[in-house]
Amino acid sequence: MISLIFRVLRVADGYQGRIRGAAVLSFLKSFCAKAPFVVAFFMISAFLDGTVTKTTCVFSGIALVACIIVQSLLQNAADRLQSAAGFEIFADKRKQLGSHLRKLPMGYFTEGNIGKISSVLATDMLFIEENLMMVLGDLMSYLFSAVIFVIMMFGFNPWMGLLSLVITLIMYAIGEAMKSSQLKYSDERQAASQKLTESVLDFTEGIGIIKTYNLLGEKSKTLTDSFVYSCERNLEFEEGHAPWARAVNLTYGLGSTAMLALSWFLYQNGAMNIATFIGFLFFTFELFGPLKAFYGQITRLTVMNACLDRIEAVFEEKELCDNGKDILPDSTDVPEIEFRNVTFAYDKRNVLNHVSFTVQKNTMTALVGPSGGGKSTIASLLPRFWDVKDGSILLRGKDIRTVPLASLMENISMVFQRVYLFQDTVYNNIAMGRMDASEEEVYEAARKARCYDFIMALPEGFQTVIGEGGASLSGGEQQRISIARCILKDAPIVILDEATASVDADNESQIQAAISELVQGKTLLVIAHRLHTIAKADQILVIKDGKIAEQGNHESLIAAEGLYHNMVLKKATVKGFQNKV
Ligand SMILES: Nc1ncnc2c1ncn2[C@@H]1O[C@H](COP(=O)(O)OP(=O)(O)OP(=O)(O)O)[C@@H](O)[C@H]1O
Repeated sequence: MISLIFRVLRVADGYQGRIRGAAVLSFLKSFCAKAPFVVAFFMISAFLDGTVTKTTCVFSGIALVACIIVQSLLQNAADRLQSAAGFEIFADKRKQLGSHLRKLPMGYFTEGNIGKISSVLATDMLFIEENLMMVLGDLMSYLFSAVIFVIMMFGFNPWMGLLSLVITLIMYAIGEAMKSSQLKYSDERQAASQKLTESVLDFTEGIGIIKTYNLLGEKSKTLTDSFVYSCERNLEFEEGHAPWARAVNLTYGLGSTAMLALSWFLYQNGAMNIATFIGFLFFTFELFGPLKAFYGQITRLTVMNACLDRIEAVFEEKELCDNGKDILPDSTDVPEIEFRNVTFAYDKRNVLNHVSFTVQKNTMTALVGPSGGGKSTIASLLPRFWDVKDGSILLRGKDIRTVPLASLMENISMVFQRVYLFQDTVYNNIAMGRMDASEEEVYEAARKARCYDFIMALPEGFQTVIGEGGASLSGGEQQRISIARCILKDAPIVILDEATASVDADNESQIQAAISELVQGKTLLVIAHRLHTIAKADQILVIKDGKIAEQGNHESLIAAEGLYHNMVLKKATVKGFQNKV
């Protein structure tokens, strides 16, 4: 239990001073909160001894009022120290997480981790943020109160002190058992919450496909199952807590009774005077109250612990090393891009094996081959979505791991089949290609990408705010805006994943025209599906089973009558060939 408190305390690393200050104030406040009992005890003693005077009463009254005032001042000061600290701590944590996420390999975000990240940001962090300071403040106050009471009991009578210590230790043991059981349930509860977030994201993002394929019933069931699962874990969590809470309550009740019985016994045997006995009656039911309340907080503390596990798991994800200092030369005699004996695995299974090839500046290299061969993987290694397992990738003679990531990304533009536009104006969606671009440059990029006319036809032209993910535009329009962004960026290397989905003829020719503008004078690496793109490539790499099966230009590969020749002739293996050949 104490270790959990320390773990939660460590979260507040930069705010330790405040927390310590709040702890000291909580201690003093707890002390003041108990002071009226002591005053009452002395008053009763004086009354029974017949030594009560007017002065005693006045001083006792003043002492009581002073205790209440000081207690409320201390409470106020502690609250001021604590309040907002939870929010400030988590504002910092969110910033740290944001900066950490930025440094993770891009590939991390394609592995179904989006649900995990959303759940950590929206559920786990929020829970700790809202509970951290309150729970810590309460726990410290309860703990101090319990310690003060036990010490007071020793002050009354050693036997009373001993019994209160034994009961406190019994409650501590039950609390520890409760903690272990709750930890298990809280892990499952938070995992269920993550699963629920993933299901909701999956459902909302895929709603178009779900409706198209009439999967509403099936997917709704998956979603409902996640709700039910989460609800069951929550109930299990609450039910798991109940027996232990009853055990704490029982110990509290029996312990108080035992203390009462002992004090009566001591009084009867003359080991305790009447004043102490009556004074003690004031304490009896307050004695273990703070401990009971302390263990009442275990539920929240264990959930916080599970939340911390999950937050830390994201923080532990290995960042992409970005300490390279090499400066990329503008031009060299060496090839623009070189894959040198590259081996890569997503997990254990190698997806690329000893792949070597070079790409000359301002040429087009087409990656073709059967599905799952490794084309996209090759393309994603160049912008360091992942790092190679073995071998190296060179850009103008420099290993890309030795070049600052920002400078690498300045050199590469990517056009994917799946486009993402931000919920922002059309203008800003294009301008983010190069933030210092002038208005005219943004318009020019839009013209080149064949989107100027349709943008001007929008209700507010370039200032029209488009829906999340570009929802209010057609697929072809979204694609062209993303190409305009790349044209504005004007990076010397373009990675293009050629569309396989069929768009209408007009859109297709517009996209092709936009791409032709984009790739002019660029080094182009294209995952190609169209024969006319492939045929005009300077170099074709046929990728199969993670290796380069064939390499050459269209004519030489056709003449070789190998895999490429068969692919073209049989029109079967490369996606989209059927329609194009
Ligand atoms: N993020 C990932 N995690 C694990 N395995 C992956 C991941 N992405 C791809 N793979 C696996 O790596 C292999 C190569 O995939 P890749 O997408 O590079 O092939 P491809 O030739 O581009 O296929 P396609 O033409 O169908 O897009 C496949 O076996 C695929 O299942």
